[in-house]
Amino acid sequence: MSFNIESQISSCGGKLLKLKHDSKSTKTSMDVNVYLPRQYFEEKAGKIPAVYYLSGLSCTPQNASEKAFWQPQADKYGFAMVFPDTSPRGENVPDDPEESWDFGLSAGFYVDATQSPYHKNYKMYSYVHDELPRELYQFFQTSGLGAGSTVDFLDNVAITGHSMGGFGALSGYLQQYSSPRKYKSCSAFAALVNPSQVQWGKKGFGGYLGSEVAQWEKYDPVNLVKVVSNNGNDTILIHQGTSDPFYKDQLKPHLLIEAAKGTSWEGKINLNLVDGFDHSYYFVSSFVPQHAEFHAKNLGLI
Ligand SMILES: N[C@@H](CCC(=O)N[C@@H](CS)C(=O)NCC(=O)O)C(=O)O
Repeated sequence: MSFNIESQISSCGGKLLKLKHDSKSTKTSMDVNVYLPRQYFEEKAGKIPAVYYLSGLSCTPQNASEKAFWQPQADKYGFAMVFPDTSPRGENVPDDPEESWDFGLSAGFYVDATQSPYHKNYKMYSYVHDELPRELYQFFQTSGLGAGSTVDFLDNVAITGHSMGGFGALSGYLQQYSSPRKYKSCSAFAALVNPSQVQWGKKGFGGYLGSEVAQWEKYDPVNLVKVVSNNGNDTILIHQGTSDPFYKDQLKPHLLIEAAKGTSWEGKINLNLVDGFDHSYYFVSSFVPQHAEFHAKNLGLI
């Protein structure tokens, strides 16, 4: 399976590639954007790490590519960015029967659905954490782009995300924390930390995973911090705007801090409440530089 390069856009010192490919996991054509930093086009830049950014409800790969301002940071430190889509799409892909924006299309919740009719296409966990990185790695081995550098899409990688994507990042990072460990670091913006307990998550998990609580818990970060041991000095970086309309009802980042108490994650989750910031990309882009520096350190770039 390979990628079609739909467009290559010069952005900052590198290039944003808009790619399309057929996914085995979702059985659909998937869009994904990849930013290759300036280092990729310089000779002998070696192996460039990658940061995966998972977007929130209602988003496509375009939102963050256009409004998060990751590109200057990727150029500063020398990492690639991957912006996957938020759900499968296409004529035969089932949507929310009510066509609301918090379930179905643009709202795949980064889980592998088990419930009909969603189980055929909504396999976003396998897609994002397994299929996509493998496919990108293979494609860029022989793409002929760049000046001899390679991107390490598989091993030297970090993950971040916004809102539903913040949940997806925390959940994937913690589920893949050991044997073998996948991500070197994780951060999140306005993350949905306890989907099992809030309306967005109950609707998403119920629709994709059914009513069995154990199926929800294996994805829920509040449960995962209790069962996954922090085996070193790893920290998780989170920013949350206090003027975010979803902060108190859906996101509730304090629940993650409380859940971590008495576990190996206590004191390791660096939650920053930032006054006056809302849920938008004005908020995300304001703190991308801090998240970029955090990941650059963990990826061995500084
Ligand atoms: N007003 C938003 C409500 C949903 C929302 O705020 N979505 C967040 C993620 S949870 C977002 O990033 N929206 C897209 C954007 O701001 O570009 C919309 O309908 O797009």
